Amino acid sequence: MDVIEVRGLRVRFGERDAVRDVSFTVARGEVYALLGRHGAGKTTLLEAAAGLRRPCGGTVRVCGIDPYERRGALRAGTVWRDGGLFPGLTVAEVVDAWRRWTLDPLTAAGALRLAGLSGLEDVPFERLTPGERRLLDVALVLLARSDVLFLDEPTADLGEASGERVWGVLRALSAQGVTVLAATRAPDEARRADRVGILDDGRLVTGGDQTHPKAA
Ligand SMILES: Nc1ncnc2c1ncn2[C@@H]1O[C@H](COP(=O)(O)OP(=O)(O)OP(=O)(O)O)[C@@H](O)[C@H]1O
Repeated sequence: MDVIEVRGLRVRFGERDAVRDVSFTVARGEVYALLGRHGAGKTTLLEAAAGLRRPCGGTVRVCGIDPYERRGALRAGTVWRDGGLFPGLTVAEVVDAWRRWTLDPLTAAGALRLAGLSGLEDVPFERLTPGERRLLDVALVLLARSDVLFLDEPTADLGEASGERVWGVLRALSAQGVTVLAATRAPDEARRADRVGILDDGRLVTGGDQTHPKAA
């Protein structure tokens, strides 16, 4: 089953189309990477797919729902390159605070386990590595039982070991049925995905509508 369906998507800023006639689908549990250079339109496309930006043409469906019109009906979460900053709080305090305003949250231990952060509950946010901070953002998204993740450059600014760790978590989540759409500028990072769509000047030049392995 396709969880993310993007058809003929266009997003415009003023006179300029940042995303032009983009179509692709992502199956349940699949990891799809949007690869493109600076300014290719990756973030804009992610924002539209996550329902944070209204398209000027085409359609987006996530689990059959228009994410812009009915964002609250979806269990989908976004992780941005500039993630949360939680100075003065431990990992457990950040997660507990987040749980308080999340409807029907996972347990703190469950979200931390899924994000690969078990055992770090008492560590102050300032002492986390950059990779652990990224994973804490993932844990906060997972608290809401999200099974669709949108990530913008998940390993940007991370060292190789931290990048490995983040992708280990993403692959483990995918194996449990979580669908992942990740934007990246790095071909090496894109290769970790099940499928890659190459975005150039707003157009998907490869990786658009086609049969994908998990749907076959
Ligand atoms: N809010 C905005 N207003 C006007 N133009 C914008 C806005 N956001 C993005 N753009 C333009 O849209 C195009 C695509 O930008 P976008 O940020 O989506 O690219 P990107 O592939 O994510 O780039 P990067 O790798 O640098 O993050 C660029 O030309 C950018 O300047």
